[in-house]
Amino acid sequence: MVRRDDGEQSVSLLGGRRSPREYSEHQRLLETELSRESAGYGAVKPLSPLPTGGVTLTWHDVNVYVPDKKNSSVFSSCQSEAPKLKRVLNNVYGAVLAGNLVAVMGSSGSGKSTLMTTLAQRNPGEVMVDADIQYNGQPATKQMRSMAGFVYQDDMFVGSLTVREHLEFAARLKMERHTTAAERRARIDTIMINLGLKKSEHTRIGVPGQKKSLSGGERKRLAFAAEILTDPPLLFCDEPTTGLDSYNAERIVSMLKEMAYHGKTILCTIHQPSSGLFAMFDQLMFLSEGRLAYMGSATNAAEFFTSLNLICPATYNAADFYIHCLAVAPGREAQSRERIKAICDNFSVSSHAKDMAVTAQYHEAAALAHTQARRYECRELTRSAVRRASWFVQLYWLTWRAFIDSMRNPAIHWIRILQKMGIGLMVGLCYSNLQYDQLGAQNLQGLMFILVTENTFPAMYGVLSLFPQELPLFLRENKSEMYSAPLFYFSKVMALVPGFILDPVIFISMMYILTSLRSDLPSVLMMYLIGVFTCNTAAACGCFFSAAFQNMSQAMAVLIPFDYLLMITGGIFINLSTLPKLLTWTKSLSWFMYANEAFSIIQWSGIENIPCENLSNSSRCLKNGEEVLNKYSFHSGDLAIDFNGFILLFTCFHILGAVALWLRSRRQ
Ligand SMILES: Nc1ncnc2c1ncn2[C@@H]1O[C@H](COP(=O)(O)OP(=O)(O)OP(=O)(O)O)[C@@H](O)[C@H]1O
Repeated sequence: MVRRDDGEQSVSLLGGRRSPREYSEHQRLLETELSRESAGYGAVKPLSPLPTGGVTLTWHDVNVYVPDKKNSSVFSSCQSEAPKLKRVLNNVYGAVLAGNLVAVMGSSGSGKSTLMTTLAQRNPGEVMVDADIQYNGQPATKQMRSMAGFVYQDDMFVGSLTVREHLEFAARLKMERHTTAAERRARIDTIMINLGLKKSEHTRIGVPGQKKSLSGGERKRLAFAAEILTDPPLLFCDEPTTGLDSYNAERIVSMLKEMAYHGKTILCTIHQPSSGLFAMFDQLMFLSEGRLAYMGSATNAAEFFTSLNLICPATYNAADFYIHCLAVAPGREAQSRERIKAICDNFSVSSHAKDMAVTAQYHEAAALAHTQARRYECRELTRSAVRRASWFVQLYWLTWRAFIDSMRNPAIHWIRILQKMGIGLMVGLCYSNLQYDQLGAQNLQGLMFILVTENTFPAMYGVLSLFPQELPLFLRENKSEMYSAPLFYFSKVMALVPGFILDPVIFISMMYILTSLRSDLPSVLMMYLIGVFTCNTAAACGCFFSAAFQNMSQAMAVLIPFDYLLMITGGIFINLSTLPKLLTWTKSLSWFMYANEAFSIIQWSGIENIPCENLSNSSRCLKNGEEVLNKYSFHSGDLAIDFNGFILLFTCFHILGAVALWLRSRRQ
């Protein structure tokens, strides 16, 4: 039975969950319906031929709740009281058969997008769903999600890619793994030609409001193109024609129509379609105030609304008229809501609703009936969608995209290089009188600490915006099953590595040019190596914080106190041997300590006979490099421990970062 929001019970429309049945079930359904007809439920329309493929999508009792931010107190999350919820879909039901193109319509806020994301199982984590959704009579599973394409209302791209590159990336990650390069190219070319994108294939997508390249309409068509690359059996399009001129809108709907003709199941939200566009849809679905107001053919819509005394004037666009009937008019809210309730209630008990239910059951039963063949087909459908590129190919293409994006923003790199050189010049000039003597010991340790901080802070804070900035695109692509969270994480990390090799090399080279650091080849190489390890460990820490926190300010709030711990245990502000016993473990977390010790070992080990002149008190004289190291509680034999410390911290931060991103993708 289907519940109505007023608590009444209306006739059963789509039934409850069903288990696989034999082919005879289909016969039984027909007989049941004939007996229902003779019992006065209404005429059963002739049924279409048995479906031979594609997806029949049915849904009933779809209830969706979202957090009601307006009526929730700001303290509710701190208190034990549950956050208030708002119901945005109310017992919605419906069915779409394979080979049908359905227009989902209704006034703004009626729940169209929410229904689409619910049916495609792509709701954000904060949305609560209670629904029975079935693909070919089987409860929809997460695995089946990859069978569906979804064109979102708002498009998201990596703006530095060209149209062709974007489609190549999408094709490589979405299409079946054994598709050849020639097949992929052919498919991309065909789609670009059909959607009028061929002339802009080498144009960069751009970022609206910053670097504009493609027009709004071209972006819409590109988003659509990327979704139909795989020719999915089920396609959801959220306003694919909004912002397009009538010619391009018609072109898109014609393509959808052709796809439906070849057996695809397509749902498409649409605002104010022209009469021509409206006539291209096989079925219409109207939502109002989160309830189903009508679903069926355009002819039946006219019949249904007329039966309620809502007659579309001859000169009026029918779609506009129906939406007008289902909208809440400002100033006349109560009457509007009464009218909407009457329409929804009447539809739920109408013969149109029953027809829809019976036809859907018939198709579902038929789908389940061909047990062997069907099971194989369903398995094949799911498998073909899931057997996309291997993880190695995914990582390769994600890294390729991250590199392209980085290379096409050269200004950022030049600024970074110039900044490094500027700071290097300033620091180098200050330490240009560096000597390996009593005063030089203090100076050199100061310089070592600057080397540590200069290789730490820009790297650590520079990556903090990395994941919050890219999260929306990542979540969308991740929900489309294009790649997993850890692969995305590691691709971003790999694209950062060259920069974090170049930075320390520039800075340390400046120090070698301007100061008199030990310049034998092994020492020079080791200094570069320690700089690179320091920089990459710091970046790993920043990446972890970036992946674990919602935004930069939250990440900074935790990272700044952590910084203090690192600095204090770095070996310059406190002699490490005097750390309270309870806190000695903290220095193992400090790559400041590992870096400072390693740099100091390279500079001081093997230095003998430091002159004691210039000292008033000869008892404070440091006679050799070993004594300098001992003064700071460093040990010349600990170089291997320092490198192991770097490697351990680098690995742990990145593993934790990948896990944090994975957890966020699951939550959101
Ligand atoms: N995640 C969410 N959090 C809070 N409210 C939400 C969320 N998702 C949807 N809603 C609310 O649910 C209602 C339906 O939204 P939905 O986007 O489905 O409407 P729509 O019919 O697609 O509107 P439009 O045509 O303007 O895109 C709106 O009132 C919207 O504010």
